[in-house]
Amino acid sequence: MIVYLALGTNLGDRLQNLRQALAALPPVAQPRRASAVYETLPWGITDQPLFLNMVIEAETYLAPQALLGELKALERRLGRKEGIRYGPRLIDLDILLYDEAVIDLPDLCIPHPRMAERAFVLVPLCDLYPHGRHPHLGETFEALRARLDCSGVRFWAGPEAVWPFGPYSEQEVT
Ligand SMILES: Nc1ncnc2c1ncn2[C@@H]1O[C@H](COP(=O)(O)OP(=O)(O)OP(=O)(O)O)[C@@H](O)[C@H]1O
Ligand SMILES: Nc1nc2c(c(=O)[nH]1)N=C(CO)CN2
Repeated sequence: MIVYLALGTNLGDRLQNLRQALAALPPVAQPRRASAVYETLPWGITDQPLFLNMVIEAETYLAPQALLGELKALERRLGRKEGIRYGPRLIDLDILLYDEAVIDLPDLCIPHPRMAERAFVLVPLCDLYPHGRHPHLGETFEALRARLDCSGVRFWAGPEAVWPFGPYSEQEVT
């Protein structure tokens, strides 16, 4: 299954956190392509450090709930501590899209419930999947992004800055 995952970090060495998360992902989901890395103004709780955000496309053989469990375990292994909602974090790994699935469970909603209102998600997602459609809203991600104020999202580095698998290529998965 093809999934889109959102990565976010605003504590410690942020680029290194992204790199380590990508490097640790393969047993859970094999990264295929990555967006650029963006520095973004904090959403929700605004009085916290700036985030780095990116989105990756990956292939997984895990079912959605198993994938969520593995991503949460990976966050803990990378050193994430329990914190407040929308607060600062070493690494956040969210499932945006899982193939064409629509899931509405107490602990797992796909598409991610807040993705359409978050420029820090839609800007990187549009690097990879601008013509994809939001399963509930039916609009393309490009159209949804065009409605948001994206002034708090700025390009920080290309995907090769955090890609731990050798030379980055859009087409070739190493
Ligand atoms: N699509 C999803 N991806 C990741 N977590 C999800 C998803 N849908 C529901 N959740 C639930 O959200 C819970 C809280 O996740 P997390 O700590 O990342 O929240 P948050 O980052 O503060 O807020 P947000 O989810 O709005 O980014 C997770 O434990 C998980 O059960
Ligand atoms: N810019 C930005 N803001 C956030 C982020 C994030 O990844 N980027 N994650 C949050 C956790 O829910 C809360 N706010």
